[in-house]
Amino acid sequence: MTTIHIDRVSRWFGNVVAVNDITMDIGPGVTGLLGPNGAGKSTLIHMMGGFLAPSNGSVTLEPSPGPDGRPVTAAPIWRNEDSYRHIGLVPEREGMYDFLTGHEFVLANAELHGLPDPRAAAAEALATVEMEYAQDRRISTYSKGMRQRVKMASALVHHPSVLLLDEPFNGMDPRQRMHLMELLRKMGDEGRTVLFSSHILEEVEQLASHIEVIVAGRHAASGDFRKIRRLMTDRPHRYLVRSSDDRRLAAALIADASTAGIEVDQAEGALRIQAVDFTRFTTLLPRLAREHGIRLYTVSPSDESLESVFSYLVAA
Ligand SMILES: Nc1ncnc2c1ncn2[C@@H]1O[C@H](COP(=O)(O)OP(=O)(O)OP(=O)(O)O)[C@@H](O)[C@H]1O
Repeated sequence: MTTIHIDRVSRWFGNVVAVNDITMDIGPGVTGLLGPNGAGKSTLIHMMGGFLAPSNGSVTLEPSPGPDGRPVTAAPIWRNEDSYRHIGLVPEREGMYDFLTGHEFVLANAELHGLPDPRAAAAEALATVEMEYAQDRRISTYSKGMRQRVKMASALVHHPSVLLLDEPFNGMDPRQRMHLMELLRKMGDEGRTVLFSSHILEEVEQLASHIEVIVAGRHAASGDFRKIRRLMTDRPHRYLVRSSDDRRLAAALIADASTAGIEVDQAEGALRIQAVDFTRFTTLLPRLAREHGIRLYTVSPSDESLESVFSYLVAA
């Protein structure tokens, strides 16, 4: 059982602050690192994997207590050869040694780790990701999903207790996605520390027992998917509504506490409504329209972009 401690970590590249003062612990089980594009997920994962040094703060790895039960002190990951034995990293980038076969690629990593029987380890890892059938083909002939699985085999070859995956489901077909989900779930159940990044809430919900949200380099929220969902649905929602009598509808809506503000948009010929109680508002609107004999022509959310949902979480 291994835990990664991220303590007040920042990383900047010139003027760009990619990760800004983040503190979190990643323990055993499956954790989802959720955030929009450019949030700093890759940068954080590279620091956890020992590929990148933090500009500030520390990233340390705390392995489980030894057989004698004595706690082991957490050690920094950066430039600590010992920590690499515990970590497997599946990067997002596609650049691989395309002229190698899948088998050669995984074997090379087994040899780099100095494993006693690299061939057996490579064969086992390739079997885990169901890639034996194509292991002797060059990587240049692989599909995106196959490349992903070979990267995964290479990261698993030394049986790490921590597995870090950067956007692992990108480019996978539904079957490959299901297979990878099963595999990661199994590893989490075995007590390994599995962290994967994604910008898709549904993907994270399906798999992660714990979610960490980062936005614009900052830690925005953490909890199980129910908590993250609640935070997202409880935020103020904006709607664009067109009806047969906008002004009368506006007057009826504003009398209810679930409506925080209404603007009559003359140019659009519509109402712009800000609702604070999402559940109540969505039942109130059709009821009021019915009671007042008003017909609803359009009801559409106007701020459902992922960016706006995430920005709300940061501001909260
Ligand atoms: N090597 C680098 N040099 C300069 N800027 C960088 C570098 N790496 C990352 N950045 C910047 O840091 C910010 C965070 O990038 P990062 O790739 O970590 O985000 P991300 O959440 O993984 O996004 P994506 O899903 O799009 O990869 C971005 O503004 C990015 O342009």
